[in-house]
Amino acid sequence: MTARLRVFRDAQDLAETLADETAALLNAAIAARGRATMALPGGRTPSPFLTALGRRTVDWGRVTATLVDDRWLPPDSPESNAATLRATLLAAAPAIRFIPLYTGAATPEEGEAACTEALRALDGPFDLMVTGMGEDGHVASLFPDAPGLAAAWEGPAPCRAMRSPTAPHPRMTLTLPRLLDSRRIVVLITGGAKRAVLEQARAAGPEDAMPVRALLRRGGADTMVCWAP
Ligand SMILES: O=C(O)[C@H](O)[C@@H](O)[C@H](O)[C@H](O)COP(=O)(O)O
Repeated sequence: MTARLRVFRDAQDLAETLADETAALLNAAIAARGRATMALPGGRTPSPFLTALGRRTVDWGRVTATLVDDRWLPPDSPESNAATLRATLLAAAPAIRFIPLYTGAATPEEGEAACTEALRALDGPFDLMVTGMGEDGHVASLFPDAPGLAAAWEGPAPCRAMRSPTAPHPRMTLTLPRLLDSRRIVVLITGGAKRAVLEQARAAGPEDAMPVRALLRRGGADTMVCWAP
């Protein structure tokens, strides 16, 4: 595992520290390149981090953000990851240019072309990519049991529709190459169960059986797992 593991006192310590570090990273990217880009996680774990980040001082009008994945639901659905982002970070920093993955098409398969086009606003490496992890080792919507996993394992498309028999809702996910094309990669997890999954993922085994392995093994030098009890 090239990725480093960082252990925090509790979920709030993780959220606040990661928010401080992310604000510094975004400000440095803006100073160096005039803009900053990031891909943010869905699920429940990231909300404290997203809320804390919204309290930091960043020239948000120079930041473009998207999600690493989203359920294929209208943005006002409470189970939409875009809805969570709008209720946390975007509520505090509305100047961020947000690129949603949901396009309004009836299915994610029908939305792939429009989503790919929308993601051109984020061409080039993300300055930051943060993902959660499921207890099956999935990241974004790269589910080990998804029939379409192989199609999302290779590019060049930046996004792919994804359906899993065990995950709620059809989804759109960033593909593995798009997730890996990031200056900093953070896997954000909490709790004992996910720590045990991480230890399993750090062991030998095929990447597609636990997709987090691909980030741990192929992420760049600035790849980390941030964990709190
Ligand atoms: O839309 C989702 O839920 C994401 O696809 C998923 O990858 C999530 O990040 C992990 O399953 C962790 O979810 P929790 O943070 O809610 O445990």
